[in-house]
Amino acid sequence: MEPVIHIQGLNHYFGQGQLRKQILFDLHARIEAGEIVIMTGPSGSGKTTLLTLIGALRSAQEGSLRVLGQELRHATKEQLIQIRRQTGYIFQAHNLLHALTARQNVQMALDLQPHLSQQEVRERVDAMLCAVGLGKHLDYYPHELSGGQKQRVAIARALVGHPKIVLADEPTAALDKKSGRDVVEIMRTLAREQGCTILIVTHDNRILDVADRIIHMEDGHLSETTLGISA
Ligand SMILES: Nc1ncnc2c1ncn2[C@@H]1O[C@H](COP(=O)(O)OP(=O)(O)OP(=O)(O)O)[C@@H](O)[C@H]1O
Repeated sequence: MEPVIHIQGLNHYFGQGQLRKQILFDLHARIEAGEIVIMTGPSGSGKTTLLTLIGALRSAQEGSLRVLGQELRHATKEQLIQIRRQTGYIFQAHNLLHALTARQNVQMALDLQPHLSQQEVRERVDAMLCAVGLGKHLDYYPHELSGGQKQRVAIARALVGHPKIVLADEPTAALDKKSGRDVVEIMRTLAREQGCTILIVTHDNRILDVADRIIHMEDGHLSETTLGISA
């Protein structure tokens, strides 16, 4: 079976002409359906660049990057949008809209799914917010929520559309130990229930054990570490 994410000989460059600089070097990786993979590595090593390439948020330049069976190099705009529709993104800055309640922020993620009735949307949003422990905070605005609660809204928003892939960039960076732990446990539980594949970039050693596998980026080179602990 084809892996959900299949990277072969991927290179990436920033800048033009004399300023052109190679950031990613001959990357190879396979991530299978349902796997939870953590990517570690020093600041500036290229982790976010790779995450945004996989998420179809920037164009693959050289080599092969197949996501959900679609080659992203030379992919059309429509093909990239199809990949984005099947991907949930969770970033360090939770990017919630301040003028909207928790419920409305999560609901936005379903606006792209016209086949759902208003009633179904409401039920799915509320169930997802309950699943992340925010059943009593449905109508709270972001400024009324703690950092951990805001991050949980962001997780609910990323997962409510039942994405096939979740990409998370430092999801626990702004959180204390307990909230960080809670957030990754929720991601893991929901991912297991929905069967989705998760790739988390983190510097947070406290959450490494949620991973099935750990990969390491160093100066644009990717390696498998021996720290992999089965969850
Ligand atoms: N848009 C850009 N234009 C030029 N260079 C960039 C751009 N984005 C990132 N870079 C450079 O690419 C390299 C990799 O950056 P990237 O953000 O992928 O690293 P990272 O491993 O995610 O770092 P961090 O852990 O600090 O987030 C860095 O040297 C960075 O300065």
